[in-house]
Amino acid sequence: MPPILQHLQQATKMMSRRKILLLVLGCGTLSLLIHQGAQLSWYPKLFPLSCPPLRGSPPRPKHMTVAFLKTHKTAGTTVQNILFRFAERHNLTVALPHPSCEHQFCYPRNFSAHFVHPATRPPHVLASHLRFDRAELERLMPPGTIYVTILREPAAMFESLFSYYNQYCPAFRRVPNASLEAFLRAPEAYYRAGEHFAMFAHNTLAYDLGGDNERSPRDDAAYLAGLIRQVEEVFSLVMIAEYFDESLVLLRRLLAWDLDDVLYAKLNARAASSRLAAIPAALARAARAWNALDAGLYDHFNATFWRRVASAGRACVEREARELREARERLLRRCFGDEPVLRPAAQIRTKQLQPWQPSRKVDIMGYDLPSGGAGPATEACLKLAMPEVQYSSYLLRKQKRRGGVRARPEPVLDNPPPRPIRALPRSPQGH
Ligand SMILES: Nc1ncnc2c1ncn2[C@@H]1O[C@H](COP(=O)(O)OS(=O)(=O)O)[C@@H](OP(=O)(O)O)[C@H]1O
Repeated sequence: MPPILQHLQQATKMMSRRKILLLVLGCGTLSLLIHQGAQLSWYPKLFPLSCPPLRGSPPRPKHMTVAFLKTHKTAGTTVQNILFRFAERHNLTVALPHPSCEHQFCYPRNFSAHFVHPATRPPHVLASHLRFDRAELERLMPPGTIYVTILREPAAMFESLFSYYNQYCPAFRRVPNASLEAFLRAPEAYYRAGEHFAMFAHNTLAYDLGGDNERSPRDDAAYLAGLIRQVEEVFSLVMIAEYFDESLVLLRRLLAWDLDDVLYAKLNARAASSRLAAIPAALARAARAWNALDAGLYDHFNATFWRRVASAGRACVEREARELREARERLLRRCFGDEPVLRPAAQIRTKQLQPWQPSRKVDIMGYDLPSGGAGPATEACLKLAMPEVQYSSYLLRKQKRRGGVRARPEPVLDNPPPRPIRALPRSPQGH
């Protein structure tokens, strides 16, 4: 064959190899786009291809068994509401407290599977306040359950605890003029270890996680390291309240849920008039020093959190968090009108949406529905903003009906727990 023809034949072969290669690449790209599009059905934009796919591709089914340790004053009610709504949409059973425990699993006692209402067993989801006890939770939850929790920066968390539990926690009640500054200047003057609700005044995170809140990492660094190890052994994700949206992105990736599954309304927020606008640096240092165990936990898990974000691809997590915020704003506008303002309970007409008020001095905000709405969309909006007390009671009634449990007096637990600090929601008139 003349050299010119040989050249031509080689060139044609090269062309077809390139075409085949391009075709293969094109098909791969298209299937990736279709796959991602299917995962995020409402998504206006697709992730750039540099974003790592959800762990464990090909796509996993949504994970249905989750235990969320609801720590105190850490945005836990908002996470709980996400989980309650997911459970309802997927017809899952939510573990709920026995009525003698009210809306918490007999906190501050160590969790026991006996605290769970029989009509809510065996559960898929658990998300109410409890003091962590690994063996008892493993006795209750099915194998394969994913454990998650959330932490908040300890100074901000302590300021919230001090305000919210001011009337309930004797250590706080003793402080003149309910002054956080006075308490933190000399906490030992007011605090008595072991008294009722003392755990709200000292290392509450450590206590909720099942640890000994009286230990000081200054005297015993090994104790903090051991507690961190125990938490890491059990919890697949420790979310961080300050980075709530990024936390939800990691959560939905861990559980293979859609981004729609983690849309939320911010619940249980204090009014601006009930909290410090900013915590002065000296006060924040004092709060961290007094709650040194919590500060150690937070610093460790905050660092771990950002390593998780980096390994998921920081740009992708930020992009997804932005999309979540935008979708959330659209949803809130659709549900609560053009200006979805958080309102004080006195301005909320829908009884099911009035948040519980801890005292006359603290306003907890909520949402209200525009009047005249009805139907499934309104129902979904109602659930989105439903406070913990009402949602827990509603779910218990619903699950009892589903299990065929008739309304009859509840059996009384032997050795009933101390009364949890829940009261009736303050009525708008009494406000
Ligand atoms: N999405 C989101 N992001 C950041 N922060 C949030 C969010 N949702 C709730 N919050 C704040 O969390 C505080 C309430 O926490 P909890 O719901 O865990 O409280 S409780 O223990 O169940 O009473 C409460 O904090 P304070 O307002 O400082 O008291 C809420 O404002």
